Amino acid sequence: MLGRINHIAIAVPDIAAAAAIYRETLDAKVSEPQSLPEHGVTVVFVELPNSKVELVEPLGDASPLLKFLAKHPTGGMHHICYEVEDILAARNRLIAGGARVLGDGEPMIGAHGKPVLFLHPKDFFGTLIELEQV
Ligand SMILES: CC[C@@H](C(=O)O)C(=O)SCCNC(=O)CCNC(=O)[C@H](O)C(C)(C)COP(=O)(O)OP(=O)(O)OC[C@H]1O[C@@H](n2cnc3c(N)ncnc32)[C@H](O)[C@@H]1OP(=O)(O)O
Ligand SMILES: [Co+2]
Repeated sequence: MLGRINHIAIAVPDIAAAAAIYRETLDAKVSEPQSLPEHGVTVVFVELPNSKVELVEPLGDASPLLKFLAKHPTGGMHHICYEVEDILAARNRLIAGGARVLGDGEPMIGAHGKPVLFLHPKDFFGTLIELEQV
């Protein structure tokens, strides 16, 4: 089922400050901010030779990141995104296996314009998993 790691996401309270640290202190190539109101976040991507880091900041007062940042005010590892070839087949197999698919179970379009789904952290050792169809 699982392909490459598409990205590792870090929730941050201030995406401009986080992007500046990655650019200046880590000499990294960082994309421009992308606001995704339907996800309640603003993101930038740190380009790496073998994957990406997604720096993600809350957008709006219903953002799913607000409670996370209330618990981790300076930020923290938020989710890991695995690539899958067929997100609906993956979803159906996961549900059949008893895993909780978050939201209404239908894929949303993510930051890369591809369908994404999220799996409950409690079913995967305290790790929020995102699946992205590539
Ligand atoms: C840019 C678009 C897209 C992309 O293309 O890359 C994105 O990445 S969007 C990223 C933001 N979107 C999401 O995170 C959507 C999925 N998340 C959710 O549905 C919720 O955040 C959640 C995971 C269901 C948590 O909901 P919440 O309301 O925060 O409930 P709790 O605070 O009660 O959490 C329940 C339980 O889970 C623990 N938790 C919460 N978030 C995480 C996390 N990121 N990693 C690990 N564990 C997490 C939380 O601590 C609670 O545990 P207990 O306290 O032990 O009960
Ligand atoms: Co993500």
